[in-house]
Amino acid sequence: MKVAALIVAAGSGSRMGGGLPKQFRLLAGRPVLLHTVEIFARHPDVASVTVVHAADTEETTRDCLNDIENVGFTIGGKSRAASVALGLTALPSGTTHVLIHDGARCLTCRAVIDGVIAALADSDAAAPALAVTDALWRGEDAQVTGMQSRDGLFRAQTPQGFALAPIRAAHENGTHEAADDVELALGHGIDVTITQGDEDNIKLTYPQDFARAERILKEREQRSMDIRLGNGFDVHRFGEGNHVILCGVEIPFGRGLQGHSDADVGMHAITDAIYGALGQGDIGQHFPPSEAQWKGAASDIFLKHAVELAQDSGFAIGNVDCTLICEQPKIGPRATAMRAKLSEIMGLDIERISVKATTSERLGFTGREEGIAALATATLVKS
Ligand SMILES: Nc1ccn([C@@H]2O[C@H](COP(=O)(O)OP(=O)(O)OP(=O)(O)O)[C@@H](O)[C@H]2O)c(=O)n1
Ligand SMILES: C[C@](O)(CO)[C@H](O)COP(=O)(O)O
Repeated sequence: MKVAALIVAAGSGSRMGGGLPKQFRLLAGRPVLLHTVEIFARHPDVASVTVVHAADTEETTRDCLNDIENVGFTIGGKSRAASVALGLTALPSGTTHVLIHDGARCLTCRAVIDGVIAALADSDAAAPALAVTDALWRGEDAQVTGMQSRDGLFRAQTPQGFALAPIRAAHENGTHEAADDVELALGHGIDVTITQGDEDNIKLTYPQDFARAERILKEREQRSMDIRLGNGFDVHRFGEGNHVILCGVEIPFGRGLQGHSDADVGMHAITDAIYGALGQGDIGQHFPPSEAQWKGAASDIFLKHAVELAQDSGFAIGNVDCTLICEQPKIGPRATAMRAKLSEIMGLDIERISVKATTSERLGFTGREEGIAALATATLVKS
């Protein structure tokens, strides 16, 4: 499937009023059309973006999309349907499917687009909508004149997705007065699957819609600023042995660290920092020492589990920082190898991983070389 996005932005915004067409006005400091196009340009399954503009707004359209690479441009027509029909003839060759979207719907989201693309695997047409939930009246002269059943009624949104050949044929044979592309598809005998719409996927139509859109963007920004911080601390005592394992790296040493698992004190502290940031307890809770199966276990099992839990909860790991506290062995020469090992286990860029060490100036149990302590910090960012 090679999916193209076709963004129609050739309207004059007569209901919005006030001069500059709505798609070029600023929303949160950036042109509406830029918000819209960015969503599709960043979508990994969208191979190309083509924007349909009015004959006299080509320069304005190109200017406001200056920062986005590989956008195609073409001239639209007198109605929305005419603009779509012209746009459909300007898509890159090889396109098999098209998502037709209003330039004025600048708040659509990944989930809505994903829903349409997924439905296109089994259907020639799919479009998002929301069921009507309010009671519906008929009215005249500010008087209610009757009721209208809301059963089976939906509010149509975009992007509306189609296999390219059938929707092209529908446009070639259809009317330029159609409200949307679903209407044309139905008229051409194409079955259309309804996918999940989104309340925030509004079309800027009237002046008050701008204030609503600003509120939605602000809420999204606040949600995306969800950053969590966690810490972890662990200690293991020295016992018999000929090596220690620290942050996944085996270091030959005159003694070993004792523990139920492989006693990797650094990796345990990092794992607990991630659990802590998630508010999900600690290693002991997820891998009880009372369970024989974890005896001698390599600690990367614990770390991988914490990383997966973070991902499943919608968080990406921002960075981790681990400090090992010991007189010996010397950590400095092995810190890069430890970071590389952690990077491999966590699937995290090495630049986001820090391992460092300190002595405790020969004070306390670490100073007396009775064991090694580690503390760690992790940040998680809502993704
Ligand atoms: N000849 C047209 C008319 C509309 N559109 C686009 O179709 C989308 C949905 O249309 P609508 O909200 O009706 O936009 P306008 O036609 O600009 O608004 P109005 O009807 O208030 O004039 C908009 O992104 C608009 O730019 C288009 O590409 N070509
Ligand atoms: C395509 C559309 O956005 C679906 O809801 C809508 O029909 C276009 O809006 P218009 O105001 O009718 O041009």
